[in-house]
Amino acid sequence: MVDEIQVVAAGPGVKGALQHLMGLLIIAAVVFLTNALTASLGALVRERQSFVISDYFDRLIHNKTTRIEYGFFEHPKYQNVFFRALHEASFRPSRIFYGLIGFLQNLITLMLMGGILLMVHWSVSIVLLLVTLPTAIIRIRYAKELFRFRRNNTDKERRVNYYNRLLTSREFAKELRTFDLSTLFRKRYHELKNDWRQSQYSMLRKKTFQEIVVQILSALAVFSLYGLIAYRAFMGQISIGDVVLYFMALQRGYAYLQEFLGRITGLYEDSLFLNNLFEFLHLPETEQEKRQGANLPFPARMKEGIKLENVGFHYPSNNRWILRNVSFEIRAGETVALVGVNGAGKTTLVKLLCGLYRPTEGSIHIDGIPLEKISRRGRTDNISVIYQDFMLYNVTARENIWFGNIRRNPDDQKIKEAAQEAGIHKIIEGFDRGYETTLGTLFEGSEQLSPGQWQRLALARSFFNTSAQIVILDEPTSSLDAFSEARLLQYIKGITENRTALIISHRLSTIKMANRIVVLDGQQVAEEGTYHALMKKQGVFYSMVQSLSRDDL
Ligand SMILES: Nc1ncnc2c1ncn2[C@@H]1O[C@H](COP(=O)(O)OP(=O)(O)OP(=O)(O)O)[C@@H](O)[C@H]1O
Repeated sequence: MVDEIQVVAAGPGVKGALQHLMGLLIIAAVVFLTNALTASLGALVRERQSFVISDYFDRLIHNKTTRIEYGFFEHPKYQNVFFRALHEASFRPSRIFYGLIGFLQNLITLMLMGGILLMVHWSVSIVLLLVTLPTAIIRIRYAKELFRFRRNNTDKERRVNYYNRLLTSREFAKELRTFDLSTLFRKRYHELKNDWRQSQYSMLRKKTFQEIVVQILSALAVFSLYGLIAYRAFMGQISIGDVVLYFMALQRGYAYLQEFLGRITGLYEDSLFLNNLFEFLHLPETEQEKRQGANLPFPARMKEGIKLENVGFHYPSNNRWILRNVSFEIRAGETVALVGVNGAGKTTLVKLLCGLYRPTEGSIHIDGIPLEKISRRGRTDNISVIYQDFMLYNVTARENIWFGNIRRNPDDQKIKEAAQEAGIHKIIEGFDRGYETTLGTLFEGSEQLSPGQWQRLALARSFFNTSAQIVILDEPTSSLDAFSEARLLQYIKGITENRTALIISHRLSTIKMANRIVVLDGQQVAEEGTYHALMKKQGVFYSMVQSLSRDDL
């Protein structure tokens, strides 16, 4: 173009040169304008789409987390899958979206630029490709290596995160101070992090070194070309305008091509890491049970009860049998107490009864129907459970109880009745905002309860689910004082009268309330019978009772 300007400036009437100059000016203006427009439009779309993308992936993840089998949450391998998926979902999808917009912008610019470069000389494009491709190859190899490394070291990465949580979360803050653990945890956090980082850093160092070598070679190639162009100009083979054109084409072309290949390698890396998200999204869902036949209704009025036959179970994370050949019945309308030493498998049995896990061998039937054939809705409506590690929801007191059966009205009078029966009504009424008080310590204006009060609230939640035919209470009175327990036992007796109940407890007063006691020992049912029969038998249960001077087994 410089040559054309020179010619035009040299005198009027040089019409051809002027036209050529105008043509070039128009091309330059189109390049400039296209670039500017795509950039601004891209930013606008980007902003709007970022909400859509994040909402979409939030929905996918929430759908999945609520549908996958419960066992995944207790298996380290799947926690790795979950961790990787959550990490990637937080930014990869939007980055791919933005990357694609950038890619299109670059592609348009590059096509126009390519046209100009070809007008200059085809060899320029070849040279540019030769000097930029090796860097792209190095980056792709690095992305693959990083992907493999992150996958193989997710457990380490989670451990680093775990120590970070120990140092920063409210739930650990009390013990951290009481046992003065902060220095130890900080040390472990830094050691683990440094170890993990070191490996990542050495990969990055290798990649950087390779890039430097390639960049030096590329610079040598580009500057040799500059030298050649300068030489040809010096020899008079090309004009000054050609020199400027070549220089500019090389310089701009190099920058654009590098950016373009950077986009491609970025997109490659993002799509590679997005596999982690898809791996999670492809985990089997509990809903699939439905298609496999888990669609029978729960018996409208249970007649026979629950029957366990030769139930054996080991957690999917290892092959250690927790239960083996466990057989017993809980007849309809009966209250059975399940007892056993710590680790005997009582809570595990509850998880099986709730359908959170399936027995590894043997079967559980309800009125002759295999438990796994009963629909999820049927199970949740008819089996009310208070787990040993029940949840403390940081929502209002009313909602905390209502969660026991959200198909009922949240303003139901039964909420207060359930609270009264569980002995928590007066405490709730004592708060300024009564049942509308948010509980816990997370949000402003909340009221915190004591562990025993939380337990009563959890019981109220279970009592609210009055339509449930089966009540399972895992250590329902463990945090209660003797006075509260005595009162509560009366009520539990009342609610279990017309229902089928399984109560797990280490407290003799609670156990005595049951019609029958089943003793778990050595993975099996060691004995079963009424309290008096078992005491008379002087077996395992008798020894457990005898070894105690207090109420607790
Ligand atoms: N998610 C899990 N993965 C692997 N093993 C587990 C898991 N949960 C429990 N266990 C193991 O199963 C065994 C039985 O545990 P469980 O919680 O059923 O005992 P428990 O009888 O309820 O004990 P406690 O009286 O202390 O409540 C224990 O040895 C425990 O280590």
